[in-house]
Amino acid sequence: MSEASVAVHADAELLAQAVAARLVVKLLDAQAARGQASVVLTGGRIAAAVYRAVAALPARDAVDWSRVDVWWGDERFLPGGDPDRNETQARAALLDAVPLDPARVHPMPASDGPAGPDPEEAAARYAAELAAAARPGTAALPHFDVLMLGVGEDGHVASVFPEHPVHYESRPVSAVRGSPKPPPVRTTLTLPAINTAEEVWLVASGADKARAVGMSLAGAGPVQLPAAGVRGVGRTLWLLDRAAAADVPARLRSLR
Ligand SMILES: O=C(O)[C@H](O)[C@@H](O)[C@H](O)[C@H](O)COP(=O)(O)O
Repeated sequence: MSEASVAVHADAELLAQAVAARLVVKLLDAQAARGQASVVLTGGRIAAAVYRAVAALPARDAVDWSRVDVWWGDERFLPGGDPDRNETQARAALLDAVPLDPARVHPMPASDGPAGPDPEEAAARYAAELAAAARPGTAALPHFDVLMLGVGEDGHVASVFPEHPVHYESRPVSAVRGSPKPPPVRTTLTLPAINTAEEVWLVASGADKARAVGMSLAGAGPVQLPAAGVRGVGRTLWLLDRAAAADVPARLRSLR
């Protein structure tokens, strides 16, 4: 597992632009190496700003979007097309603007979808979809080149919240009930599943994230602060604006 590294940008706008540029390069590099690329998306305001910035980058056309697999790290368990679904937000900000292969776009099930209104069934279906994309004879998950996460003020990532029973779920995808952030019912990759990604990028902006970011990087426990339990296989990268980086331990502030 990788040590965390930190990159700090002046403000939220520059952060979004820089993450967008990194993402385009990451997808290009993965396609050069493997012939395809896979990305795991997240929800939230800074993620939406990153997606809009990718859509606005001329270099996005260098990516062969028909060979990009798109997965989600978590989803709000709401009807298809609901504006609060992470899927709806990602489609509006980026996915509708690039020539993806619809068969390679893998949203988590909606509450009115074929999995029905049961989030446990939705989680099981998503786990099966992931397993179907895994390389034969390997783990239950496909290769993820890059997995992006927002970070909550309470240190949650995806829909893994502090002290929530989801921490004790051994399957890769879990239903979440009683989320402290609305809506209360969600589906999420668990931390062990998140940590199979080659690179994990934690993206956070704003002073209200400083405490959670600082404590995560200072070695807090993952049950209390889920972001502290995130480690990419090859790289764990915290991408922050200055306000979110205010409490980052000095020894980690090498990249700016
Ligand atoms: O489903 C969700 O609610 C999001 O996936 C959530 O985990 C988000 O990423 C963080 O709360 C950060 O969101 P902001 O960037 O809006 O602060």
